[in-house]
Amino acid sequence: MLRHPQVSPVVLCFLFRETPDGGQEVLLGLKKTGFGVGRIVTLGGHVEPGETAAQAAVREVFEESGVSVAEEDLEPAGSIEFMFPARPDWDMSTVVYRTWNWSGEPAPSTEITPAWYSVDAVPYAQMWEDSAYWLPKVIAGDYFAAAVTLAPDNECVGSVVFS
Ligand SMILES: Nc1[nH]c(=O)nc2c1ncn2[C@H]1C[C@H](O)[C@@H](COP(=O)(O)OP(=O)(O)OP(=O)(O)O)O1
Repeated sequence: MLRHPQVSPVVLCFLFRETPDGGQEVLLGLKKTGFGVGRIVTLGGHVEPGETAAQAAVREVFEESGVSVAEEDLEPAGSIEFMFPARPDWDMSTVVYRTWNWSGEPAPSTEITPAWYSVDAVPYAQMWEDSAYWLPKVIAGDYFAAAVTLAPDNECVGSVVFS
């Protein structure tokens, strides 16, 4: 009998800050290794066995940027199912968090070079194409559930459905 492969649980965590002129910035980063290499991505990664999604977010943010976030400061922002019909083993089930409360100074890690971007100038052209569909909701403070199906090239958007 065919068995469905396990969908990987992952987390994405968006850190925000206010600039002196009252603007808002979001922390993203250039991915230097592994999945999504060469793209500007969100801090985050796989939930390890025995971890909660929130624990994984705290750990991934620290490992990738050196920034500390307390679990209680993580605001649930929603969920995204990333589906790669041409590579079902890449499918990921994502919990999304945002926070304005964190401490430390973002610093490069082996995996990511973090950088702040104005929420009015998110570098969508250098990100996963689907980001342009759902990231505005994270910035707007919405709670959302998205199902993202990638095109056969595993890069372009096939469809994005919000429920
Ligand atoms: N279509 C997509 N759009 C997007 O914006 N992010 C995506 C995406 N598909 C996957 N991701 C994100 C979710 C997750 O944070 C990340 C993959 O996890 P990782 O960065 O942890 O993978 P790696 O293989 O580099 O590292 P490890 O898990 O640490 O071994 O890619």
